[in-house]
Amino acid sequence: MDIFIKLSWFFKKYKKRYFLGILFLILTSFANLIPPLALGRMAELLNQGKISWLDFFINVLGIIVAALFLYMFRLGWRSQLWGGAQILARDLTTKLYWHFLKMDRTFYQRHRTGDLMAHATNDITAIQFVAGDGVLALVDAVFTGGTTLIAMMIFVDWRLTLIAMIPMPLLALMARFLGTKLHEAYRHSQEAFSQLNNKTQESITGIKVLKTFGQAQEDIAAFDKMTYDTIRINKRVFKIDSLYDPLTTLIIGFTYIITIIVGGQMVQTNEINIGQLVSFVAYIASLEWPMFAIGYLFNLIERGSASYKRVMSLLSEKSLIKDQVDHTVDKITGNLEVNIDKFKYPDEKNRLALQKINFNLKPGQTLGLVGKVGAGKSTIIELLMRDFDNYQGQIKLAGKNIKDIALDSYLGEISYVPQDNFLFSVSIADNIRFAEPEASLDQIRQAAQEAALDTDIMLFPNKYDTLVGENGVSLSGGQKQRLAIARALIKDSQILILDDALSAVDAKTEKSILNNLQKCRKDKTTIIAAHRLSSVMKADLILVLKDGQVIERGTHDQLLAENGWYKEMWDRQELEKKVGEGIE
Ligand SMILES: Nc1ncnc2c1ncn2[C@@H]1O[C@H](COP(=O)(O)OP(=O)(O)OP(=O)(O)O)[C@@H](O)[C@H]1O
Repeated sequence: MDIFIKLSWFFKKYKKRYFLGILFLILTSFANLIPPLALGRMAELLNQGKISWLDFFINVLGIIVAALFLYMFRLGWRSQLWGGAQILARDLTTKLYWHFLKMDRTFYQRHRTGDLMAHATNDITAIQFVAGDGVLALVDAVFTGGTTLIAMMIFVDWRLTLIAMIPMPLLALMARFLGTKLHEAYRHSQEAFSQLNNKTQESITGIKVLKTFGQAQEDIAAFDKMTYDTIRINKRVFKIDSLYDPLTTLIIGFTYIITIIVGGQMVQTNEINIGQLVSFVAYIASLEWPMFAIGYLFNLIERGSASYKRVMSLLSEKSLIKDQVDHTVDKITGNLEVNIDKFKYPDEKNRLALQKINFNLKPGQTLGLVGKVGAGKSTIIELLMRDFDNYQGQIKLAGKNIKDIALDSYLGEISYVPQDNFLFSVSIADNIRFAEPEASLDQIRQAAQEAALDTDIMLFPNKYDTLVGENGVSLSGGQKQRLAIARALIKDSQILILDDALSAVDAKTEKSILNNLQKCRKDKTTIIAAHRLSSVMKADLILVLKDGQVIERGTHDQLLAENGWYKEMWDRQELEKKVGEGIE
């Protein structure tokens, strides 16, 4: 029951809504007492042969008025309680979403995306149920159950009530037992279904690979097995579900049998009249749900508590990145000074990912980061993006330690094009204007021209309105990269970071993009991490990295003169280019 206490902050916040909801539920319980009473009265009058038209109308009117009130009260509690539950789900989902946005990279290494999605959906649904059906079941079990029992004792007979009620707790036990089993089975069925979905998606996406590797038959067999398993698991859901109705009928049936035997005898001995027996039978039907609600309530509480614990434990995780929200600034322009003495990834014990990385970039300057795979290029970018704060040293923008600037203000100064760019399933124009929703088509086109993509887009059937992704065109790797660059350029930030973002474009296009960058980012800072040295040859400073350390530094000409790794790599890449051109 302590889940209700844990949720008390919410019930207090929406106390008017919950007060009205519970009031409507209580009124529903009272209104529910009227029809059986009226029925009993009529039956008794009929039995005595004394019924008049007036009696008839009064009782029928009573039933109709009760039905009208029941209609209003039920509408009332449903909209108040279920509406409240929806608000709770919305509040918790929003909280979780903002929390996810604030969390650092290690959080996403600790939790798998699928699990986080499950917390944001299944767990929140379970908590939502407590705030809706849970309150309903609690009030109905206690209040409706209580008033009906009291009415049976007062209007009929307390001894008959006690005896007839003997099988009723079985309803609560059944609801509890089958509810748990059904929930388990349903969870398995959901898992099986999502696995089947994943498998279908994987097979369709990888159909060419499957066929070329001659794995089509094996895949069909695996798919068949998965479908069979899903059906088997679903059958279990239906089996458990189909036990509910027969068992309820059986338990209620016992109650009726006891009522007929004991109640019938009481009628014969004139302890109660026939009308009271009719009312009693009608009240038994009204008790079915409150008894059931007791078991249902325990299941809701159990699931809700576990889910609440999981969601709260996620929400209580603190980001390693301390956000100085009160230090927001509008524009930050100035030098980017990086002095990283040491950095190791939080889950690494000894291995240093970076050591002694120092550089100073004035607005308008470009930095090139090169080096073998795993040399540390992306790691420097991660620190610049404040993915991690646990390094020794300082990174300053315009003389201010970036840890002392509000994260939103700081990241607002950066445009970032990652290695594996992400495109949304919307039009090309909307993908480009992502960071600047108000951007005009002219601005969008200009950004696309700077990214050397405009000519490609104008060849698409719907030009800038062409949809990207599953429902639209499939862009080539190079087009995707250029689209991501255009999206970054439209933001015109103080710092532009390209992390191996030119790898899929040809040499000619790369040259044209770099020339455009030089023009459009005259007074801004640009950082380019790349494997192809031609991407950084015009940079004001190039750092050659190896095992997280700078092994060579300087301009393109200085590095060529140094005759080290850079020169060796440059010669090799130039040779490859010439061979490539020769083949073409
Ligand atoms: N989250 C992480 N946790 C632990 N180690 C990591 C993490 N990310 C990267 N590393 C390690 O840090 C080192 C530097 O990786 P980084 O991604 O910076 O290299 P890179 O120069 O960008 O390589 P590439 O050219 O392949 O992108 C690698 O040894 C890598 O395995």
